[in-house]
Amino acid sequence: MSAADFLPLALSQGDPAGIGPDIALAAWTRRAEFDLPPFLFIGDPAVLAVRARQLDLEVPFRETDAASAAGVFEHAFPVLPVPIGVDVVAGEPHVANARGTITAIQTAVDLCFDGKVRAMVTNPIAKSVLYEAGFGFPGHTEFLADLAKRHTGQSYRPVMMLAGPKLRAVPVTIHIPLKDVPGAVTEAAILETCRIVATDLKNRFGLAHPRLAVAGLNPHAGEGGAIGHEDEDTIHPAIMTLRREGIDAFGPLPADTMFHDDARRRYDVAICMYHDQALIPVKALGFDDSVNVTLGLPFVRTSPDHGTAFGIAGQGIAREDSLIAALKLADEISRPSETKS
Ligand SMILES: NC(=O)C1=CN([C@@H]2O[C@H](COP(=O)(O)OP(=O)(O)OC[C@H]3O[C@@H](n4cnc5c(N)ncnc54)[C@H](O)[C@@H]3O)[C@@H](O)[C@H]2O)C=CC1
Ligand SMILES: NCC(=O)COP(=O)(O)O
Repeated sequence: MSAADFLPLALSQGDPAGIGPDIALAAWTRRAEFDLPPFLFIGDPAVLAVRARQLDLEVPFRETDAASAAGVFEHAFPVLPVPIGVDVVAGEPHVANARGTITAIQTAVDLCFDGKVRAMVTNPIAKSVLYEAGFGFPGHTEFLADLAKRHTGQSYRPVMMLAGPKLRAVPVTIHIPLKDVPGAVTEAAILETCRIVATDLKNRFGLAHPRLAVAGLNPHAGEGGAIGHEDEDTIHPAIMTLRREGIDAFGPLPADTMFHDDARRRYDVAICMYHDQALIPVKALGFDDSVNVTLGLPFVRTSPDHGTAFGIAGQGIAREDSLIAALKLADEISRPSETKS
C-alpha cells in the first residue's frame, strides 16, 4: 500500500436542488455495507443539513479538509464547505445555484492536482441551469479537460465512457444536436477517441488487449453505401488505420445488432457515433449500476450515469446505487497497480 492509497476521493455536490445531496447522504449511511472508500463531499453544509432532515436521515456532519477526511469518514460525513449563498429548495433548480455548483467541481480538480485526493466523483449537474449562468462547456467532460489544461498547460481530448457490468460504451460525439452528428463524425475524431480508449482500458482498467467494436452511423452500417456513405468513407478507413497501429478495432457494425448478449461477448467496449447510440443500451442494460467515467484526463473522474432527477429530489426515493458504483470504480482505477484487486 502506498500513501496515495489512503487519500480520500473528492465528491462534488452537483446541482444542489437535484438528487446529489440525497444519494451522497444515502451512500455514506451504507459505507460499511459496500466497503466504500472514504470521500470528502465538496458542497454546502446547509444544503446537506436541510436535506438530511427532509429525508429523515440521522447523519453527523463534520466540516473538514482533505487531509482529515479519511479519518473522519467512519464516524461522520466529511464536508469541505462551498456555500451556495442562497436558500436551495429540493426539486427547484435555480440559476443562483450555478456558481457554487461550478466552484465545487473546480475545487475537486484542484485537490486532484494538489495530490490531496486520489480521484474525483461528480454528482449530476443540470446543463441548462449552468448554461443560463453563462457556463461555456457542454458538460463536466469538456469542463474538466479545460481545468486540466489550466493546471498543466497541455491540451486534453476528454472521452466519455459509460461502464456497467454488462457493457462499456463510448460516444465519439457527445452533447451536440443530432443534425450535426454526421459532420462531427470525422476520421480524426474516431482515431483520437479510439486511441484514448485503448490506452486507458490498458492502463487504468487492466485489459491487456482491449477489443473495440465500432458502430456504423447509418442503419445497417450504410448497407454498402445505399443508406448513407459515412460508414464506408469515414468509419471504415479509421478502423483500418487503428488496426495498422495494433489496436484491435473492428466494424463498422450495424448498431441494432451489436448489443445483444451474444454480440457483447465479442468486445470490451462499443465505440458509438453519437450520444444516444451509446447511452441507450448502457442505461437499458444497467441504469442502477453503470458509471460515467472520463478517459483521457490526467486524473480519474467518475460519476453516476443518471442526471439530477429534480422530480424526486428530497423525497427519499432516489437510488444511490449508481453513485456507489461510481465511488467503487474511482477507487479501483485510481489505485496504484500493485494494490489493485
Ligand atoms: N453527469 C451529469 O451531470 C448528468 C447530468 N444530467 C442532467 O440531468 C438533468 C435531468 O436529465 P434527465 O434526462 O431528466 O435524466 P435523469 O437521469 O435526471 O432522470 C431520468 C429519469 O430517471 C429517474 N432517475 C434518475 N436517477 C435516479 C435515481 N438515482 N434513482 C431513481 N430514479 C432516478 C428520474 O426520476 C427520471 O424519471 C438534465 O439537466 C441533464 O443535463 C443528465 C445525465 C448526466
Ligand atoms: N448524458 C451524459 C451526461 O450528460 C454526462 O455529461 P458530463 O457532465 O459527464 O459531461
